[in-house]
Amino acid sequence: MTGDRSGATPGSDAVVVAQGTFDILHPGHLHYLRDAKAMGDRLVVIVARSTNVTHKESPVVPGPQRREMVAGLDPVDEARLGHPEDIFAPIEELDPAVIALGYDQHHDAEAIRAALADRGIDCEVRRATAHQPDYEGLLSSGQIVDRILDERG
Ligand SMILES: Cc1cc2nc3c(=O)[nH]c(=O)nc-3n(C[C@H](O)[C@H](O)[C@H](O)COP(=O)(O)O)c2cc1C
Ligand SMILES: Nc1ncnc2c1ncn2[C@@H]1O[C@H](COP(=O)(O)OP(=O)(O)OP(=O)(O)O)[C@@H](O)[C@H]1O
Repeated sequence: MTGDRSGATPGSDAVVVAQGTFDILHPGHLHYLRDAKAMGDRLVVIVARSTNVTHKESPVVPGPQRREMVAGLDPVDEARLGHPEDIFAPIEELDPAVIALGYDQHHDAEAIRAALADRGIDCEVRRATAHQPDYEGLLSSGQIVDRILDERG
């Protein structure tokens, strides 16, 4: 991992947590998860419960299926469905060294740091980079759905 972590046990694997909806997978997701994995040793992905995706259209693909696909990606050591109510419950259990936010995730890093401090969780909050391929891609689940509706609807 790149940063120091005061609470980490010497020699222990530094856990990184990534999170998101991952409705229809695309290379942007892969880039994010590779970026997150490079921030530590072991990558655990929390896949959002459909009921908690309130800031945009609800996912098309059921949560257990989204989780299974994310679990199969090469940087991912473990993928689990998130907690239905308390997004910090899995964080308390996993005790990660780093939470990697996606480049465009609506969550405010400072607010997350404050919530972690309230709960006494010692964890760095970092932001991953955007994927910028050298081709014109469809790097958003929402854009893929829109394209399907436009061209096949
Ligand atoms: C640190 C952190 C932990 C989260 N844990 C959960 C969780 O346990 N359950 C859940 O349904 N969503 C959880 N989420 C929220 C979802 O991942 C959130 O809806 C996510 O940002 C999905 O939106 P996106 O795909 O647009 O990024 C968490 C988010 C963060 C930042
Ligand atoms: N093009 C991309 N480059 C880097 N990271 C990405 C890209 N697209 C999505 N991600 C990251 O993947 C995670 C999961 O994102 P999410 O499932 O919301 O993808 P999305 O395709 O952007 O969805 P939507 O189009 O519905 O908003 C988030 O942390 C997000 O920042």
